[in-house]
Amino acid sequence: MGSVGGEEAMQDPADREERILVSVRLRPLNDKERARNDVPEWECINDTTIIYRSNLSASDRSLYPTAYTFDRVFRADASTRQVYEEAAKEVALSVVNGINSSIFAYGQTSSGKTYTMSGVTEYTVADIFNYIQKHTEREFVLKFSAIEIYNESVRDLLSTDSTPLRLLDDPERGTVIERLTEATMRDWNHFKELISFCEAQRQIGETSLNEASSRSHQILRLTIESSACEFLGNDKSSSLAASVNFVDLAGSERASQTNSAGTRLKEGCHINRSLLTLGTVIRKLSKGRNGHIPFRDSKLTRILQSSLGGNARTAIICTMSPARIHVEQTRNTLLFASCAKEVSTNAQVNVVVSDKALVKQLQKELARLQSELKTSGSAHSTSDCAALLREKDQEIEMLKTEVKELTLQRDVAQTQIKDMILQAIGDGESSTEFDSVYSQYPKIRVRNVWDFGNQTEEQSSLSVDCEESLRSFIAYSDGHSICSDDNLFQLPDLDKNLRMRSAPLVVSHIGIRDDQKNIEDEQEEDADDQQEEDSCKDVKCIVSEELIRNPHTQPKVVASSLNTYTDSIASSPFANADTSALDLDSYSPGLQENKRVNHLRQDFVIPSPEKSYASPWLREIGTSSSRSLRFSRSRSCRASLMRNSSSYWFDDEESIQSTTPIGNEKDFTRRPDVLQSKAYVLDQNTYLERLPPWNAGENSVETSAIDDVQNVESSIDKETKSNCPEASTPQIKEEEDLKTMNSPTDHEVSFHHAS
Ligand SMILES: Nc1ncnc2c1ncn2[C@@H]1O[C@H](COP(=O)(O)OP(=O)(O)OP(=O)(O)O)[C@@H](O)[C@H]1O
Repeated sequence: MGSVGGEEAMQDPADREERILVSVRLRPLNDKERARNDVPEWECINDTTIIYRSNLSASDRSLYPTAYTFDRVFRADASTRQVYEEAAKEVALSVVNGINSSIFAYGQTSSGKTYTMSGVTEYTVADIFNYIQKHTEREFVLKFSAIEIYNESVRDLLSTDSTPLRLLDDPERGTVIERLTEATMRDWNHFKELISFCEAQRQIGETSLNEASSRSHQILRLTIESSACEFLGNDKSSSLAASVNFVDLAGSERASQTNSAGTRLKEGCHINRSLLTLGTVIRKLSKGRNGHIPFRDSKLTRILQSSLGGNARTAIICTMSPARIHVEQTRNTLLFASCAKEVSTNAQVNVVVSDKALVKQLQKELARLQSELKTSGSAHSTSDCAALLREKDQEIEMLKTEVKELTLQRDVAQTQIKDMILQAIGDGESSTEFDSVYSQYPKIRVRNVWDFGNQTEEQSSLSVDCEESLRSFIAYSDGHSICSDDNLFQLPDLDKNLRMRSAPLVVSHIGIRDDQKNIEDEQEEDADDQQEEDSCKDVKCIVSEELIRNPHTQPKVVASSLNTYTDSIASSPFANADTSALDLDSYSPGLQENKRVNHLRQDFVIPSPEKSYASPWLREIGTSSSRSLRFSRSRSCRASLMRNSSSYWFDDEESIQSTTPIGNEKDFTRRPDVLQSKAYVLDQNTYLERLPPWNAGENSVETSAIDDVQNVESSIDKETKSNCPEASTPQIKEEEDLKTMNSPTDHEVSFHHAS
């Protein structure tokens, strides 16, 4: 949009807060003043500062400043055109851009307010017409109205009716004047006619200072509505509407100065009331919009409310006389101007929307809001999914943390178990403990027989590694049918060997137990002798069966049997007097594992309520028994065990009674009492009596076992002497034995021999 007569002045952005543009126009001395030889006391030293030239007395100097600065000051020789251009045009022509504006003329009587405002109004209107002529793309409507506030009454200057007009409060437009004439200005001549008509209607009286003093406040209002021609008549049409007010205030002089009396005095009182309120409003507005602003205290301030700190751009031109005689009034004017320049307004572009356009716009807004609602709804569901995902992720993280904690606990438990195993290995190498272990051997065997039904329950209390170890142990010693059967068919082998070599000692040891009879009874209930006999008879079948049933376990069993064979030899206190000297690391991995498992088994499998009875041999008995169990797979193994045990293991019966418990058993899951009772009530002798003879139908067990042992010993001795003649120490011999027994050929021979 262009501007009129300087279009750049109309490009000011709206919707911003700005100060009231305050200017001061100094008029020249008039004839009366010059006649009194009055001299100008005020001088504009530059475009913005005006000073009081006369020397002030000491008292006045403290009361009044000598210099005043404003947006613009005009010397007496400044033309009204210049004043308009520099002090009003920019603000006044904002109206063509839809921005309200107001131009005020404030000053004492005869200071040139009407003189200045008349010129500014004409220049403005002239520029507006010029602007309209340049902008044919828009259609403009100019409406003119004029009011007078005289003695606090509002009068329509375009009407001959002097009836005061009422002021109404409109929520959108603010204060409106009821039944105010609004003339549509056709052209410049029409404007001049209207202006002339208004001047004729205005209250003018003669005062001592002004022969044609304006005794009222005059407000000329020019409203401009503009619409783009291309949108006229269609739904998109909208218009800009704004008003520019040309306010010619009544004189702010004191009544005493005008020597008023009667009607003039009464006018002066009302004028001063309005100007006093205007001054108060300006002063309050200059300090901010906090608190109450008394706009409604006068008709003038009420009508000009939007122009005084509202939606309007405002310019105030303060007119002043340079005469010394008016110094006091001039100072009041400058004081008012100083306050006014601190007042800010916030002008906005006023867009008028047609009814059709308004409906269309409202429908569009409704559709937009509905779309936002839908988007918001979908976004909400998306956010719900995201929240659910976050919740699930948190649950996953918690589970991961829990798994880590459980894994850590498992590792700790495993470490503890390993430590116990290692401790047990280190502590369990004395001959006394071996004797103790041997004396408890039947318990392991018996437990392995009937405890399978409770195996799951027992395992469930163990950690994963414990379970794994236990499974290994079960596979070795009491792995369900195979290992239990091994026990069953192996025990006679061992027991017979014991009976042959040292049966009296063992029998004597077991036989002193008070609960022997109960053991026998429970054995009758729990063990199926016939089944055991069958198992003993079907050693080969069972082993073969297990190979099929448990292909994963069986190779382990076989290998472990071989390893354990050597281990048993090495663990023999007589094969190596100090078995503890055998470092676990010297064992093969299979041996280490086997040793751990054996110790683990003895801790887990043989908890006994009798400390002196169970504990001492807990650590070693597993090893012994497991060795025995595994050896039962081949005659050569069995023979080897028989050789060791028969020769040395049970010589020291006294140590069985004196060996102290190790106490590790308390750290493990306690077996059910019923199982414990079943465990230690079993009696070796009783059991032995029920077991079928080894290799029934062939040679006696003793003969067979002795033969086996002799064969194996002979084979081992030959191998050792031939391959390692320098191997003279027991430990070296044990290693050689291990090599020999791990040899596939030996194993094969042994197995065939057993079968
Ligand atoms: N700047 C000026 N240059 C020349 N003459 C001026 C100037 N200002 C005012 N006058 C003359 O001073 C006289 C008084 O001016 P004007 O009527 O405008 O005063 P006013 O402030 O409106 O007084 P009132 O308040 O009584 O109406 C007029 O005759 C006017 O021509």
